[in-house]
Amino acid sequence: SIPSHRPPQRPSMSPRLLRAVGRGWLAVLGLLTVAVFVLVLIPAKDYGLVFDAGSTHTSLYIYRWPADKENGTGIVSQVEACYVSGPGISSYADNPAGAGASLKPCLDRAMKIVPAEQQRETPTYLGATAGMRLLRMENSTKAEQVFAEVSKAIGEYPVDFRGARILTGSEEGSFGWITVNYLLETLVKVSWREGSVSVSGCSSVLGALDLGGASTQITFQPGVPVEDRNTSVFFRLYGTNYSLYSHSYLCYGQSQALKMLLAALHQVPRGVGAAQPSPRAMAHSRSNVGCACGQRVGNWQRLGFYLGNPQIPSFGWKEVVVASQGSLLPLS
Ligand SMILES: Nc1ncnc2c1ncn2[C@@H]1O[C@H](COP(=O)(O)OP(=O)(O)OP(=O)(O)O)[C@@H](O)[C@H]1O
Repeated sequence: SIPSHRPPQRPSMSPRLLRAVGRGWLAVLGLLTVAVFVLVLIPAKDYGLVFDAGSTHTSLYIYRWPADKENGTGIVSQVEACYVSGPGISSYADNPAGAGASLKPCLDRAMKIVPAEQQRETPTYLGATAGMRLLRMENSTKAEQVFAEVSKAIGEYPVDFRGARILTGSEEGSFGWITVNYLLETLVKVSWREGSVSVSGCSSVLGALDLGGASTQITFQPGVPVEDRNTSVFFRLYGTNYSLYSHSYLCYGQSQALKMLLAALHQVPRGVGAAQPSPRAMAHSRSNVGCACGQRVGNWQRLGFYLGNPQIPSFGWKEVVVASQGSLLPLS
C-alpha cells in the first residue's frame, strides 16, 4: 500500500484559546507598530567620548549626534562633562598608573550613559595639550609611560578606542575655534522643532583666544593665504570651507604666568632691603600660587604676595588680580 503523506492534522483549538491567541497577536502587532513609530520619529543616535587631558585637569565629554549628517558634518550635542578628580595626567609622571586609575570613575559614568549595545561602536579619544607637551620635552620616556597607562585603562572598557596622543598646537587652537563658533551659531544655526532639525545659513565667524594652564592659542580666519604651513589649518564644516591661522604659545598659560610671577618676585634685588621677600612671605606666596586661592571677586581672583616687612606700608601686600582666564593685572 502507498503510505499516506498527508500532513498530520492539527488538534483543533478551543474558542477560548483562539481568542487568547488572537489577543496575543494583536498585542505583538501593537508593540511592533509602536516600535516602528518610535524608530521613525526618533532617529538613531551615535555617541562619542573625548578626554580633554589638559595641564591642570582632565574632563571626559560625552557627545551624541543623529546618525545623519548635515552637509557632511554632524550636529552634535554634549550629553555630559565628567570632571576627572585630581590633577592633569602630566602630573603623574612619577606614578603613571595613577593617571590611568584617575580616568576610571568617568569611564564608569560613560558606560551608564551610552547604551550597552552601542558601546563597542563608540569612538573614544584622548587628546592631551600643553602639560604633556612640556613633559615630552622634559622626559619623553615618562610621557610615553603616562600614555601607555591611560591607554591601558581606556582599553579595559568595551569602547572603540582610537588612541591617546598630544594634539599639535594648531589642532588645539582650531578645535577651540570650532567650539566657540559652533556655540555662537556662526557655523550653523540649528532649530530643534517638532522633532526635526532645521539648519540655516551662518553669519561671519569670530576669532578665538584660548588661555589654558600651560599654553595659549590664537586662531582666526585671516582672509589671506597663511604662508607658514605649521600655522595653517583647513576645515570643511557644514558645506563651507574655512582656511584658518592657528598658533599655540607654549608656557603662556595661567599656571605658567603665575610661575613667572613667582620667579620675578624671587629676583627682587637684595640691595633694596625691605623689598627682599622674607622666608615667611615666600612660603605664603607659594601656597597661594599652588592652589590659586585667595579672594574671589566674581570672575576675578585676587592673590596677595607678601613682599617683605609688613611694618613698612609700601612693601606690604603686593596684589595682583587674575582675570577669569588668567591674565595678571597689578593693582599697585
Ligand atoms: N571660569 C574660570 N574662572 C577662573 N579661572 C578659570 C576659569 N576657567 C578656567 N580657569 C583657570 O584657567 C586655567 C586654564 O584652564 P584650562 O581648563 O583651560 O586649562 P587646561 O586645559 O588644563 O590647560 P592647557 O590647555 O594649557 O593644557 C586653569 O588654571 C583654570 O583653573
